[in-house]
Amino acid sequence: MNRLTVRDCLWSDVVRVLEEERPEAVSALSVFAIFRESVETGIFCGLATEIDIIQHPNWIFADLAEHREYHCVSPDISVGRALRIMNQHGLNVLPVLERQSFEGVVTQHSILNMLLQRERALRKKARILNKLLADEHKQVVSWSTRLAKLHEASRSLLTVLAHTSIQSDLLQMGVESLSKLLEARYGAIGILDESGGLQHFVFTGIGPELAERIGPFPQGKGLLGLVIQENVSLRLDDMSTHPQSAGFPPHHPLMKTLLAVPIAHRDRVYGRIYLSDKENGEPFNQQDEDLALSFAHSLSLVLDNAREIEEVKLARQSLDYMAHFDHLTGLPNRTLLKDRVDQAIYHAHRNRRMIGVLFLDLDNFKLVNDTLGHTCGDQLLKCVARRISDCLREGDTAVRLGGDEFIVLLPDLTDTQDAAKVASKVLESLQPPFAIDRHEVYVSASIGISIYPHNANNMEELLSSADGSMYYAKKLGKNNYQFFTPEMNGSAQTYIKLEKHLRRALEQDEFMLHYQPQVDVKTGTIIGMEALIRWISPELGMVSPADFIPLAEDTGLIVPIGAWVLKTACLQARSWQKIGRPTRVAVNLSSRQFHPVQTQQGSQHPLLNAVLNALDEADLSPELLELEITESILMQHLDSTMELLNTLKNIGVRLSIDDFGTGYSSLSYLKRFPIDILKIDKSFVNDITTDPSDKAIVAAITAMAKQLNLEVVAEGVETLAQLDFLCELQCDFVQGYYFSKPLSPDEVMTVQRQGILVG
Ligand SMILES: Nc1nc2c(ncn2[C@@H]2O[C@@H]3COP(=O)(O)O[C@H]4[C@@H](O)[C@H](n5cnc6c(=O)[nH]c(N)nc65)O[C@@H]4COP(=O)(O)O[C@H]3[C@H]2O)c(=O)[nH]1
Repeated sequence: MNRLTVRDCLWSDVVRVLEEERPEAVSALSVFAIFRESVETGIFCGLATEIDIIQHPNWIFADLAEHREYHCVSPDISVGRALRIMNQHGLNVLPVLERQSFEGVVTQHSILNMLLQRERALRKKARILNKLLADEHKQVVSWSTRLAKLHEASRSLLTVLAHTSIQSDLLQMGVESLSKLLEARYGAIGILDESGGLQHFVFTGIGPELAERIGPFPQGKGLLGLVIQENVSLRLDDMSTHPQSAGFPPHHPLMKTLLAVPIAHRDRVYGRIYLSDKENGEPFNQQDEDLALSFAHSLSLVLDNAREIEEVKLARQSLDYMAHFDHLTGLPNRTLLKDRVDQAIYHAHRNRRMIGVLFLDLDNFKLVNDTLGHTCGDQLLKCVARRISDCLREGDTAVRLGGDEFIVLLPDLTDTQDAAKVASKVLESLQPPFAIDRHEVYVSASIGISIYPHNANNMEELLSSADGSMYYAKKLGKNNYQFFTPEMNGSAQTYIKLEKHLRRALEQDEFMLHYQPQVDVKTGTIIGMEALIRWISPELGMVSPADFIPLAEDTGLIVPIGAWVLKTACLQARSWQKIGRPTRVAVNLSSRQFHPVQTQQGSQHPLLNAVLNALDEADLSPELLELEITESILMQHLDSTMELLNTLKNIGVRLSIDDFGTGYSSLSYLKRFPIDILKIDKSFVNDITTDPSDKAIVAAITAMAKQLNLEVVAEGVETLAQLDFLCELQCDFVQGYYFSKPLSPDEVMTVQRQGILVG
C-alpha cells in the first residue's frame, strides 16, 4: 500500500463562497472556501468554519478570511506532516493548494477518517494475507509430512533390502507405501525380467484371487507399455476416453484416473508403477506425479542395488559351488571331501569310532571313452555317480576326484566289514548295463578300502592307502574290492613307481626286442620269430612285460610302445632279409592298439597307419610280418574288427590268434575271419603229457585247423615228451624253451647261421 498523502484525505464537505457573501446556516462540519470574483476560477482568499461564523455572526466572508491565520499545504505532503502543521498552529483545517490553485481542504477529521479507512483496509488485507499464509503454511506442512513419509518409505525399502533378498516383499511394501501416500485405490508394480518381459507383479487394493484372474499384463502394449518403452510418466483424468487404455487386462477393476511412472535409473528401465483412482475422486496432479517419480527413483536405486547384491550373491554361490562340487556329476569334489574327512576324523576320534574310505576306479572306462567318445564317457560317469550315491546312507559322501576315480566316505563305522558291505553293494549296482546313447555299456570297478584309525590318521594318508589297495584290486583281476594292508602299500608304490619310469622309457631308449624262434618240427628249420619286448630300466633293472604291458595298456602308453615294436621288428626282419635269411617276424598287438583311441572320422585306423609306416620305413615285404591278436580282441566290436583284419590281410600281412583255447574258443568265428595261424596256448602244452583233456583239446584244435587250412603253432614247448605228443597230434610248428628262449638280435644271428635248431 502507498504512503498516505494529503490528496488522499481531502474533505468532501467544502462549500465554495465569494468574499462579499454573508454566511448562511450550513452543516456543522462544513468548511467554507472563500474566493474573490468567482467561486470556480477566482482567487482563493481563505477558509472559514462553522465556529468562525458563530463567533462573528455579522461578518462577511472577506472579514472571516482576513481574521483567520493563513496556512496552506501541498496535496503531496504526508498526512503526518499536515497534522504536525495543524498541531503547531492550533488549526483543525488547512487549505490544499497546488501551484496557487485550490484543490480542496484537509481536516483533522478527514485525515482521521482516511486513517481509519486505511486501517480497515490494511486489517482486511492482513486477514487475507494471514489466511494465505496459513494456507501456505498448511501446504508446506503437508508437503513436509509427505516428504517425511516418502523418506520413511524409502528408508523402509532400504531396511527391507538389508534384511531380505526376496524382491517381491520389497516391491509389495513399496507399492503399498506409495498408494497410501497418494491415497490411490489401486496400485501395482511390474518389473521387467532379463528378456524384457514384464514379470513379478505386486498389487495393492486388489486381492490375491483377483490378481490371479487379472494375470500378466500384455507385454509392451497399451499405456503401461508406453511408460516403459518411452521412459515417461503418464497422467490421465479419464481413462475411458483414452484409446490405449485397452492395454489393461479385461479383469482389471474399472478405473477412471491413472498415474503411471517408470522405475528407471540411469536410463535403465526396471519396470513401472501405476496408481489409479484417488480416494477423494480427484485426478492425480503434478505433485502426485513428482512424488511417485521420486518414489520410483528410490525404488530403482533399491532394485539396482538389490540386483547388484543378487548378482554378487549368485556369483559367490556359483564360485562356492565350483570350488566344492564336481561340475559334471554334481558330487562333492576333493576340497569338500577334505572338510568332510576332517570333520569325520574329529567326531570319530571323540566317539572312538572308525571311518571308511573307498577309492573306486572304473575298470574299462578308458575303452568306453575311446570307442564311444567323450560325450558318452561323460554320460557314463554321471550315471555311475548316481548309482554309487544310491548305495549310500544319509551322512555318507560320494566324491568324484576326477577322471573315472570316485571316493566314498563312510564317516561312522562300527565294523570294518560295513565298509566291505558298501563296496560290494556298489560293485553290484554297477553290474546292470548302462544305456548310453543307444549303446548298452558295461563297466565294473576296482575298489580299495582304507580305515581310520587303523590305516591312516589324515585324509592324504587315507586316500593314498585306499588308492594302493585299489591298485591291488586291479591287479587281482579288477571288479573287486580290497582292504589296505602294508604289503599292498608296497605293491601300490611299486606300481606307481613303474608308471613314472615307464612314461620316460620310450624316449630314453630303454626298450629292446628279443626274438623267440618258431620251429618246423619235421625239419628243425626256423619258420619265424616272435618279437617279445624287453625293458631294461636303469632304476628298476629288467622289468618283465607281464608286469609293464598291463600298465602300458591302462595308461594308453601301449600305443606309442606298440608302434615302436612294429617299427623295430620290421627293421629287424628287413635286416635278416638283406643278409639272405628272410624270416617272418610275429608282433603282439594289444587290445588298446586294435580298438583305437578315438579315430577321427575319415582318417586311417592308427594301427593300420603304424603297420604301413613300419613296413614302409623298413621296406619290408608284408608277408614277412605276422600280427598276433588274442581271442578277446577278436570278439570285441566284431564288425569293425572284421573290417580291419580284412584290410590288413589285403595288405599281405599274416594274422595269427595268440593264446588260442583260453578265451571263447569259438571255432565258428575262425571261418569268418581271415586268419592264417593258430597258436595253442602254453597252458595246454604244459600238461599235454599228463592231462588227457588237454591232449584232447590240442588234438581237436590241430584237426580243426587242418580242416580250415590254418597253420598251428604250439607255444611253451619245454620238453621232448611234449614235443613228441605234439608230433603225434600232427602239430607241425612249435615254439618254446625246448628249442630256444627269446634271443637278443645278436644271438639270433648266431642261431640263424646254424640254419636249424635242435632241441
Ligand atoms: N614258461 C615258458 N614260457 C615261455 C616258453 N616259451 C616262451 N615263453 C614265454 O611266453 C611268452 C609268450 O608270449 P605271449 O604269450 O605273447 O605273452 C607275452 C605278451 O602277451 C606280452 N608281450 C611281450 N612282448 C609284447 C609286445 O611287444 N607287445 C605286446 N602287446 N605284448 C607283449 O607279454 C607276455 C609275456 O612275454 P614274455 O615275458 O616275453 O613271455 C613270453 C615268452 O618268453 C616256455 O617254453 N615256457
